Amino acid sequence: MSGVKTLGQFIIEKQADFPYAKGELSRLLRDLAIAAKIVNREVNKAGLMDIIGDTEDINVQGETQKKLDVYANEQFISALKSGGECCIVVSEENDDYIYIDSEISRNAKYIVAIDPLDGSSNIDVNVAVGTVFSIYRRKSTEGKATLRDALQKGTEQVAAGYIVYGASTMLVYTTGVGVNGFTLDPSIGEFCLSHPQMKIPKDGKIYSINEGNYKRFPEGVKKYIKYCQVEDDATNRPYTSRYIGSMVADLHRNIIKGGIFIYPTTAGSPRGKLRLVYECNPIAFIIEQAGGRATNGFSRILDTEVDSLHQRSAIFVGSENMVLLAEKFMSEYSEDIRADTESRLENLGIIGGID
Ligand SMILES: O=P(O)(O)OC[C@H]1O[C@](O)(COP(=O)(O)O)[C@@H](O)[C@@H]1O
Ligand SMILES: [Mg+2]
Ligand SMILES: [Mg+2]
Repeated sequence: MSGVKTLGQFIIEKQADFPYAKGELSRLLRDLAIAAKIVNREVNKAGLMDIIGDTEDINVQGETQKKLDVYANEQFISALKSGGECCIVVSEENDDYIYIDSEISRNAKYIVAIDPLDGSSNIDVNVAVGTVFSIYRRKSTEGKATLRDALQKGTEQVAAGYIVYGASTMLVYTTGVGVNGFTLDPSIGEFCLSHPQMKIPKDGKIYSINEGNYKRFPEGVKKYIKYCQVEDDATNRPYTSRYIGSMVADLHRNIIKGGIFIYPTTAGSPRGKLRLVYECNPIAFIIEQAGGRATNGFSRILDTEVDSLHQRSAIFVGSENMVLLAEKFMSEYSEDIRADTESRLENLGIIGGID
């Protein structure tokens, strides 16, 4: 096992890159890793535990909460509360933000936004699921941290990461200086550096989208899918379609192999399905740090104004050249869609908020 570098060792080592660091972010990342190990333990034996299936509760997204959604949410929130480095938690599973009003936390510097269990529809069928997290520094300097502190643009993130609970469990994160991946070694209970300086290939031949929604996709997306399916050796087509249905797992594959993941707007969801604050922004930060691209089909995800905790966004993310081409199709074919979407939102009196 010589030469193994654990996540803890790596974080401390990298802390030296930030001369003014006092270790708060390092400890916060440690707390997230601890919760990930606890969730991993339950995911691994889910079939044997009363952790499969639905609860009776519906979350703010209108989705039935899975037992593992709730369990993972509790584990991450309690690890953040006891760690003391975070004053606000925004979670997919909680309607409102959680202000941690404890002695050790109320003056903490950081805000954490989290999707505690990503890929919920795959929990009961033993397919890879994940966790996504995003970390911001609070902006307000006096009194209690506020909603404003939680509604920062993706460009303000100081760190972001995901955990994929798959054949092996990996934690992948960035603090804005590249992306590194760690594999959990259950025999020592440590995340160990296995994928240093991850880089997504500029090009790939995997496209990842739920084609079951084809009829409801914007014209630009339909055209791009057709482009991917054309027989043409010179351009390495047809591409391969891969869709796990857990965003984290689909993205992890694409970071390693190259590819594009698209969850666009659809006729029924004019703002898309995935959530900006704890899904799209952290993933966009990681992908950009790995040399890829992340947009909503028109503009950079990280520049998107954030005006509500559970705001949704379309996402086109992955290998730079593939996303650029998809955007080209979107701009060529989507003027009418955009005009239609915006006028329908105006009619519904919904500009900016969640739909
Ligand atoms: O079933 P669909 O509509 O293709 O949606 C799948 C997408 O929804 C998600 O499951 C949404 O995330 P949650 O499971 O965290 O709600 C993504 O992981 C996945 O990419
Ligand atoms: Mg999710
Ligand atoms: Mg989730």
